[in-house]
Amino acid sequence: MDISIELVNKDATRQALTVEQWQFAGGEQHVRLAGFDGQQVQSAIICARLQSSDAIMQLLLIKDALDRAAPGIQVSLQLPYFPYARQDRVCVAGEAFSAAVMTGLLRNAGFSQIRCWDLHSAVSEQLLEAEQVHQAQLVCQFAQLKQWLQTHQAALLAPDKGASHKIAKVADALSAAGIEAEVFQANKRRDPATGAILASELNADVAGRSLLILDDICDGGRTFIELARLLKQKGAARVGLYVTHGLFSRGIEPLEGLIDAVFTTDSVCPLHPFESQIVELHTLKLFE
Ligand SMILES: O=P(O)(O)OC[C@H]1O[C@H](OP(=O)(O)OP(=O)(O)O)[C@H](O)[C@@H]1O
Repeated sequence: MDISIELVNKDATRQALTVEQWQFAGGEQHVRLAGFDGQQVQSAIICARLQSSDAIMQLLLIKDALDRAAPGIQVSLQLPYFPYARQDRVCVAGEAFSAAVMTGLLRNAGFSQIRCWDLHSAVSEQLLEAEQVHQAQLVCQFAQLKQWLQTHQAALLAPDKGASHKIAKVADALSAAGIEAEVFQANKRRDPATGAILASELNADVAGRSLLILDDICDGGRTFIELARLLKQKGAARVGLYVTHGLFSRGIEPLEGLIDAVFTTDSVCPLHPFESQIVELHTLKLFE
């Protein structure tokens, strides 16, 4: 289970809480707090990597079990990856506003505090009212990434307008750390009816340059494959990719030959198990 719990006792000592978890034959989730003495406990910190609907349900059940066993307990939630954040608007009539549904579930659960990393957009930021570790803070902690930027004198590249305001902050934070990087912005052209990506566009001369694309999430990778292909066509010497949340739902192979180095964090997975002879992969480990 990708959920861990630390208890803070009334005497200020801390301990890990074991949760027994299983699934009923019909698929429903079950949790039980093992050897939990609610009398001794003041607060709890839950760390959750939520990628599946089962994990979301487990988290809600654990919160309920804590509240019942220790009425009044303060439970804070470390939630590096906020699921469903990308569905932050109704693009086509008839769709759900999934980020609002997810936010409603978490807010109703009554956590005393929620802390996320690099939220997808201002919509989830406003709905969730969570504390946030911003992309610029994460990038500035990433020694291998900073070294790559310096070694190759790379520029930063936003894949779309949505990513560009974050990247301006990354550039400022890097500059404060003594690393100067130029910033470029590309555009994602989408099919207005389906939202599917048709092409990436970039109005800049990048021949011979090294570029680091930065974004919050890599899922199937389409955004970055299209953009990296365009960069290589325009004569870029080297392309790196930083994403805070490395879902990599199609693995890392589709990036081979287009992206030279990938930088990500452990927000959704402790260490990405992908084998690649071609793509360098660096993971910033912060979660454990
Ligand atoms: O790896 P991929 O499958 O290409 O997905 C990754 C992209 O998806 C998200 O944005 P999204 O496309 O949801 O667009 P938005 O910025 O318009 O919300 C994310 O910010 C990446 O840009």
